[in-house]
Amino acid sequence: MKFLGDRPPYDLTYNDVFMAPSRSSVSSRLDVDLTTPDGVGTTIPLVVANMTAISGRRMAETVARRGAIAVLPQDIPERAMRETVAYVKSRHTVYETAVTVHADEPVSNVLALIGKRAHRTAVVIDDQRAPIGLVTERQSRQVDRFATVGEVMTRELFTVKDGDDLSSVFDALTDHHFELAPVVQDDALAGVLTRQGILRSTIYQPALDGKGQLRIGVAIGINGDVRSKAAAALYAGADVLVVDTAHGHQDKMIDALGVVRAVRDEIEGELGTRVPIAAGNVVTPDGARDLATAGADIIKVGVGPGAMCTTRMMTGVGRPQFTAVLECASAATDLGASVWADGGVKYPRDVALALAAGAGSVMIGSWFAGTWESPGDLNTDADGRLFKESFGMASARAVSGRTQARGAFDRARSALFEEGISSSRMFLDPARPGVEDLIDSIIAGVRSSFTYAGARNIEEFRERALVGVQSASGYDEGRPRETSW
Ligand SMILES: NC(=O)C1=CN([C@@H]2O[C@H](COP(=O)(O)OP(=O)(O)OC[C@H]3O[C@@H](n4cnc5c(N)ncnc54)[C@H](OP(=O)(O)O)[C@@H]3O)[C@@H](O)[C@H]2O)C=CC1
Ligand SMILES: Nc1nc2c(ncn2[C@@H]2O[C@H](COP(=O)(O)O)[C@@H](O)[C@H]2O)c(=O)[nH]1
Ligand SMILES: [K+]
Repeated sequence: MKFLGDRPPYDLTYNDVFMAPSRSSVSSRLDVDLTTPDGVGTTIPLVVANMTAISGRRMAETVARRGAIAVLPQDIPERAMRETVAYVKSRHTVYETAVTVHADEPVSNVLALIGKRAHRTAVVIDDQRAPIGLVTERQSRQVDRFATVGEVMTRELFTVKDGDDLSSVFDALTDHHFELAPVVQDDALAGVLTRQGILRSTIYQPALDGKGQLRIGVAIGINGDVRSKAAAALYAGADVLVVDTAHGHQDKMIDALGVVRAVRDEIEGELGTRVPIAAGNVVTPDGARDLATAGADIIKVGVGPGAMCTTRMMTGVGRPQFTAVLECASAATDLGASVWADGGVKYPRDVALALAAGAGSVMIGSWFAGTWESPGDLNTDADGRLFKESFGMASARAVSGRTQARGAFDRARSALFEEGISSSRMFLDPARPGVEDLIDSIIAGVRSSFTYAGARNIEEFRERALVGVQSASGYDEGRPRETSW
């Protein structure tokens, strides 16, 4: 990356910078390869943050199908972690998981489940899991909520067989004006195909492990029995281990990394794969170097930019994210490590700028909280807008959950040190209510950004990007105006 003009003597964040176009020989945005160079096996440079309100099994399978990876938070019990990893690994890599109900269930069950996935239609199955009908949210709302699914469902079904050609399925769905087709394998439901899903599977490559299963990451903290937590995650099938704490540049982190690296290396042969270790968070080259030297393959960068994060207001500590990524990436690269830019991403441009600064991938939390796939319950505000509740991992709410095993006094004392918001409303964007809609928009923006820079891949982009510094009005000029001024 080069600065257009002199690099200013102060630190910069995403809003402070812009990219100028360069002469390009990349003639199509589809010629851009967004495979990450960080060794995690993702085909687009996006990681879902290890936050309880954001990263669960539906989020993980959905993003992995499109080439990204989600990291499970360190707060969940070990058994839940194992079950979630196994569930994600059991999912089909092309067909989406259906919302299923039985004909004798009340429609209130449909209404409770339908908001959990993007396709807004439940498949009605019989006791052998064969699809016998479809039921939509609208059909369920038109009747008393104790009416049964069988009373309202559509019995006219267009099903496809496992292995059918996807473009023919797309054409058939279009001809019949159907949005969704159940896929049947050995007479049982194997998943669903939607027109949008089919299109997406021609644009994205799923993030697959050595066994051809969807990838998922697992976070472990630096407290407690780090060795056994790391071993449990590795044996469960985690594809990346994330050693994560607020202040990553501390002795306890360096010690934890030594332990995690040792256990990873010990069981590498048994697992038949070397699982990369990500560690953070830091914002200085010294921090990045210390973690890389202690065994991190990926350095997680960002103190204070997160939307749920109050660290900078509480402590004055942190660093504007663009400069933090730029400097840490340079230090990490010298030691053969990569960087994940973590936090503060609100627009596709921020992802592009993080990659220009040298990130191998970009971690997103709060932006993805307001989607069908985040784990929270769907709520409606007084104006009828859909939202989910989100909270920070250092909020009193998260700390109280994480420290349940401790005594009441200890828990209350820990909660005094909160550095995050305990409750926020993340609204679903009516135009992009699913995480895949957000991924589409991010990836479209980033691909376009690459062609403006004349870059075919992430390495070329970070070399060629031409970055300038702008004023607040320069940034404001770039915003679209939805009403006249
Ligand atoms: N990127 C960011 O800006 C931040 C991210 N987070 C996220 O919140 C989650 C929880 O992290 P965390 O609060 O570290 O909790 P952890 O449960 O990981 O505990 C952190 C450990 O570090 C010690 N510690 C020492 N100094 C600090 C400090 N300044 N801030 C916090 N802990 C410190 C704590 O001891 P003691 O409690 O006795 O001090 C404790 O033993 C993580 O997912 C983390 O990524 C949290 C804050 C900032
Ligand atoms: N200081 C805090 N940082 C937090 C907290 N919870 C999460 N985080 C960090 O934010 C990013 C995600 O950023 P976002 O802008 O995309 O939401 C996450 O990965 C953590 O590093 C918190 O309670 N306090
Ligand atoms: K913040």
